Order: sequence, then C-alpha cells, then structure tokens
Amino acid sequence: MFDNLKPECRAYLKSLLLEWHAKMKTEEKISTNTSRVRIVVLGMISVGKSALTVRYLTRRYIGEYRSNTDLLYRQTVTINNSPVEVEIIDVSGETRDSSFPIEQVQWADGCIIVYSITDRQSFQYAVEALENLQKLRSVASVPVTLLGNKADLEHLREVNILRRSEFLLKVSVKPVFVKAHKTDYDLYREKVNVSFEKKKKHTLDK
Ligand SMILES: Nc1nc2c(ncn2[C@@H]2O[C@H](COP(=O)(O)OP(=O)(O)OP(=O)(O)O)[C@@H](O)[C@H]2O)c(=O)[nH]1
Repeated sequence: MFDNLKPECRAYLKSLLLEWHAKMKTEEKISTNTSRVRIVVLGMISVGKSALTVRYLTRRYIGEYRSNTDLLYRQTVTINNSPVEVEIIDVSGETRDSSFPIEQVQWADGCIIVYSITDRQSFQYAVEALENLQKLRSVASVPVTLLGNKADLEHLREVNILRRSEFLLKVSVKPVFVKAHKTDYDLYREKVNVSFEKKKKHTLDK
C-alpha cells in the first residue's frame, strides 16, 4: 500500500507506526497490570487490622469486626488522579501459633503489619511475621509498614519502643503509631500508594 511513496516517506511512516505500537503496548501494560494494587494486612487477633482497613476504605471507624477467616476488600480509589482497584486481604490473626500466610504474602504488592501497643505478644507476632516475610521475599522488594495501633491507650502500653528488636533495627523497619478509632488512615493510604507506584514502576521496567 505504501509502494508508491518515496523511501523517506515510507521510513517516516514506519517510524510513526513503531512509535504508535510501542505506545499501545505501554498503555496495555498499564491497563492490564498496573491499575490494581494488592495489600496484605498481617497481625495478631484483635490488634485493629479490620478497624484500620475499614477506616482507610470508608473513613469510618467500626468497632467490632471479630472474624476467624481472611477478609478480602475490593474498592476503586484514586491515586494520582487515576482510578486504581485496591484489593486488601486482612489475614485472620487467630493465635500466635497460626501458620504464616505464605500464599497471601506472595500475592501482595505491599504488606501492612499491625500490632497493638497494649499487647506485647502482638508485637512479638509482628516481628515474627516480618522475619518470615524476609525469608520469603526481601523486605526491600516489597513495601512493608509496621503499624503500632491503639496509640490512644498509652496508659496501657506494654510495648516499649526503646527496646526495639534487633531484627527490626537490622531491616531498618521502624514502627509508626496510629489510632484506628481516631482519623488515622494517612499512613495506611501512603503505604497503599507507595505499593502501587512500586508495582507500576516494576511492570513498566520489565
Ligand atoms: N482504643 C482503641 N481500640 C481499637 C483501636 N483499633 C481497634 N480497636 C478495638 O480493638 C478491637 C479489635 O479490633 P479489630 O479491628 O476487630 O481487630 P482485628 O485485628 O481485625 O481482629 P481479628 O479480625 O479478630 O483478627 C475492637 O474492639 C476495636 O474496637 C484503636 O486504635 N484504639
């Protein structure tokens, strides 16, 4: 069809076609792979995983969420002016002896580990979760946040930040403190956004 064109015109049209093709491929990658982000929330029973997640998704605080099964939340949110489907799996913490949720961690683009500052065991659980995560995937490769929830209950504090575990220092993970029952969802949102950006960059780099 381009046979009658001069060679320089043909070359120009070809370069336009190649450019268009590359652009389409990039857009296809963005639409199929990067408009979704998956977050796994880990932590012992009753530390406030559901309260924080529901607070982030609905801006509301809902007190009772006892559940002994994993909960999957799916919602479209706006990140950098674009709609992004956020999937959050809130892994049932049950007891300290629960096995580590390998599948859920491998599925996720970001990980939020929650403990309660009023429960020493929950902190230990969180550190162990981080250690297990490190064995499975490097903490540097998956965005991880450690949230010390129930910071409003300072008078009941059992976890002393000054005695932070050696392991946390080694992997440079510092707990940040939140109060799910106040309006603390900024850190949660920040983590979801960072996980999305990292996933997007990783997909485009491939
Ligand atoms: N004071 C206070 N209570 C909180 C806070 N966050 C959660 N709670 C309470 O802690 C309890 C447990 O909260 P959930 O959100 O159900 O905890 P969870 O980790 O999802 O628990 P499971 O789903 O059973 O593993 C509830 O009674 C919440 O109201 C907080 O920041 N401050």
